[in-house]
Amino acid sequence: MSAASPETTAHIAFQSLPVIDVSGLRSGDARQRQKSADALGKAARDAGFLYVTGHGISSELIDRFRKRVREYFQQSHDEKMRDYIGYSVNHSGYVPEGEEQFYGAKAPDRKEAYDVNFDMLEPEHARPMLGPNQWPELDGFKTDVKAYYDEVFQLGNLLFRGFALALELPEDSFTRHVNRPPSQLRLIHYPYNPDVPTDRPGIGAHTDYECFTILKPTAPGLEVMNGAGEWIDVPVLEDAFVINIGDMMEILSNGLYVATSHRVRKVAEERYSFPMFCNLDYDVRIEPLPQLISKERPARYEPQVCGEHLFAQTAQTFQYLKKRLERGELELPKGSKGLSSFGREAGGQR
Ligand SMILES: O=C(O)CCC(=O)C(=O)O
Ligand SMILES: [Fe+2]
Repeated sequence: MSAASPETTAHIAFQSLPVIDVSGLRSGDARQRQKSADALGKAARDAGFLYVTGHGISSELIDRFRKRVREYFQQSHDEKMRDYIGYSVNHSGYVPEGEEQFYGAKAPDRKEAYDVNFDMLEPEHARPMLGPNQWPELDGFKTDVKAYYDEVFQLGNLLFRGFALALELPEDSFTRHVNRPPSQLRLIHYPYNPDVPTDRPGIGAHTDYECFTILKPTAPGLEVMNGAGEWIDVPVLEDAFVINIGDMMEILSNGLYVATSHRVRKVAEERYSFPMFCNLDYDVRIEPLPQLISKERPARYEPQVCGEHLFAQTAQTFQYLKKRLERGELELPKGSKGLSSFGREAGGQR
């Protein structure tokens, strides 16, 4: 994640997020798909943050998934640490409070997480953050969490096609690069303890690194910065997902879509939130798409290798990866950026 400065945003001074029904993106009629895509594209340009309805994911599947996640976090610290993220080969597993060190933050955020990555079982395609997932031995967890991952992954592909149409590109411009992407689902638990006097936020202000995020929160707390630099509440809409543009889509779109800064304020009740960070394949060069470069609008961003950038940023924020770097067991990709240097000021959560 990186922290966007308000002056970089081209967003309007929205007071609530647009709600977009994306069911038209599934239509067999190309005009219907284009109409839905145009609405999606307008919301992405105006706000960079929106709700989507008509997504086609059943509430039963979401409820089963939420129940498993709750069961998981109700375990003791020692039980959860059996699947510590530091034991995994693909950056999956339990992330205890304090594991992530955020760039410029005074104190760690109040949260614990379980990270689930793309479950990549073919050794010949292994990369630093791509490999088989670590799963806890908790009845039904793998089945129900994987089912949710797979459904949201497909929704991601639908939205990738929508964004392509909205940008007047061939419909598969993004999805042809979505084969084994380092797309991560985070199960985040923000505990609530009224007896702990703390002003620590849930998550400090940042933008997400990836192309876009599909988020399902269970309670209020999320705030988004509008084009006037004001923090706007994102209430929970039961049958919707929250979508936000990330850094890589900003680069690919040559700044037509801008990553929106957001944060989670100190929670007033126990809260869970499930961001799925949708990405392109590890080796893809992320740079402004040639169709979106012109004399009037020259390329505004330097190329990045998708997975390498993600890995380099993650390796500089997680304790266990920092130790592997120190011990020489891992190396940052050549030319990696520091946490503070990606386009905007400051960064680094997750
Ligand atoms: O908890 C939330 O609602 C947002 C989480 C988030 O912004 C993130 O993990 O990047
Ligand atoms: Fe985020």
